[in-house]
Order: sequence, then C-alpha cells, then structure tokens
Amino acid sequence: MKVTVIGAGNMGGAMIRGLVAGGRVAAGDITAVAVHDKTLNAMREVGVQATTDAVAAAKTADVVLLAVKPWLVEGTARQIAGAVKDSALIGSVAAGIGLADLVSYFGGDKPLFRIMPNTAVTVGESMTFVTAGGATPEQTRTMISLFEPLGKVMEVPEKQFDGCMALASCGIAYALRYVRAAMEGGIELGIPPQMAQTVVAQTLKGAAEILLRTGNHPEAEIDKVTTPGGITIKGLNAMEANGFTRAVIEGLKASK
Ligand SMILES: NC(=O)C1=CN([C@@H]2O[C@H](COP(=O)(O)OP(=O)(O)OC[C@H]3O[C@@H](n4cnc5c(N)ncnc54)[C@H](OP(=O)(O)O)[C@@H]3O)[C@@H](O)[C@H]2O)C=CC1
Ligand SMILES: O=C(O)[C@@H]1CCC=N1
Repeated sequence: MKVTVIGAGNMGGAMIRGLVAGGRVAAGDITAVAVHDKTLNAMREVGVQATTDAVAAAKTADVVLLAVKPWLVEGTARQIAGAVKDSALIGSVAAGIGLADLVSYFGGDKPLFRIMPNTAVTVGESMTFVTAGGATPEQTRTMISLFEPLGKVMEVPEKQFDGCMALASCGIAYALRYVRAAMEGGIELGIPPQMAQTVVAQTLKGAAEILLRTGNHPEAEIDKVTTPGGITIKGLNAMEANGFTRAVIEGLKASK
C-alpha cells in the first residue's frame, strides 16, 4: 500500500514517523510532501521518500493524507483532485475542514475521511478519531488499520468530531499545561524542576492507566485518595475554589 502524506510538520511528520515505526506500511512506500529542504531531509532520514511535488506523489498513492494547515487544504486538495486514483482513500487531519468541504474539493464519488490524531502518535499512544464519508466498510477498516499501530482509534459520527478533537488533540496541550502548573506548584514545595516533571508525568500516567484498565468513574478513584480530614480534600477544595473544573470546561468549549 502506497501512502502519501501532504504536509510533514508537527502532525504529518509525526504520523509518518509513527507509520514507519508501526511497520504496517514499508518506509519505502511512504512519500512525504513538504516545502522546505529541512523538512524534506528530515523525512528522508526517517527512510521515506520526500518531494515538493504533491501532484506526482498523489498520483500513485493508495492512501492520501492531507496534513497541511487548514487554510491550505482547499488549494492543495484542488491541486491534486484530478490526479488521485479513483480507488484512493483520501483523509484530512485538518481542524475545521468537514466532510462536506472535502466532497466539494474531491467530488462525492471518492472515499473521504476526516481523521484526527494527536501528537502522541510519536510514542504510539495517539487517540485518533476517524469519520468516513462515501467509503465502504472495508475502506474504512483499511484507513482505521493504518492508525491502529499509532494508538487507539475510534470511528465517530461527524457531529462528535469537533468535541473529540477538543478533548484529545487539543487535549494533549491541556494535559501538558496541567503538568506545567503542577511542576510550578512542586517547585514551590521545594522539588527540583526535572524531578517534579518526572513525578507529575508518572502520576498522570498512573491515573490514566487506572481509568483505562478499570473503567471506573474518576470520582470513585478520587474517593480512594481523599482521606476524611486528610490533605487531599484540602487541595481539591482549594483548586475548586480557584475555578479548576470551570476553567477546564470553558477551555474545552472555547476549542472550536
Ligand atoms: N499539531 C497538532 O497537534 C495537530 C494538528 N492537526 C492538523 O494538522 C494540520 C497540520 O498542522 P501542523 O502539523 O501543526 O502544521 P505544521 O506547520 O507543523 O506543518 C505543516 C506542513 O505543511 C507543509 N506545507 C506547507 N505548505 C505546503 C504545500 N503547499 N504543499 C505541501 N506541503 C506544505 C509544511 O512544509 P515545510 O515544513 O517544508 O514548511 C509543513 O511540513 C493542520 O490542519 C492541523 O489542524 C490535527 C491534529 C493535531
Ligand atoms: O490547534 C489546532 O488547531 C490543532 C488542531 C487540533 C490540535 N491542534
């Protein structure tokens, strides 16, 4: 299967590295399209082909993934639309570009996908969402299987897509901002920064593993930590008094 990724920056580059590491597609069958030599050379070092010619790279591809900035998607799509094979699966990871937009660029007779990974593709722990339009179940299965080595994949209806993107793709930044805040608090408590970073990251990983493995509600796990009259409830109450939950909800709602 030949895969062309147009745009090889933070997301496209990470997807390519993840695809190579995942081993489901041979590095030699992946083509990265970018503009600058620095990016192209970085991709060649990963072992994939790299070019500035999107049309040529799209022509031979079985899967085309658009990973340019959202405002460049329409121009890029219209540029390659006449070149892609009829059978090619076409996916866009661009925020805010809907299936209806993709249909208007490529026509309604192509298997089209919105795909939303996050930057944890670099470590094989992405939370990736796939929404299909005009694709057969088998074609959807193929697209999903491409992303499975890169983490978890969920197929979602398009009406849930933006909410999922806020939670998971923007969510990486939100989780890391929590880490930074916790580190700053730790430093005030006398913990050196690098040590605080390791401690907070491992704690977050532990909390996430508890939920993923047990499926328990977070509040049930919080109850196990909060000793009556103990120190955790004082910390939680001080965080809530400073707007923790509201800040998170408002932040997610603003992510659109
Ligand atoms: N960053 C994230 O966490 C996430 C981003 N996304 C989506 O991914 C997309 C890309 O974002 P991101 O990776 O952050 O952006 P970057 O700016 O990091 O990467 C954009 C890439 O596009 C390339 N490029 C620019 N113009 C063209 C062109 N005309 N033809 C081919 N390639 C071109 C650039 O090449 P060069 O490097 O040579 O300049 C660069 O490699 C966006 O649509 C965004 O919504 C989705 C999920 C998460
Ligand atoms: O901030 C953005 O627009 C992109 C889309 C999801 C994550 N980053």
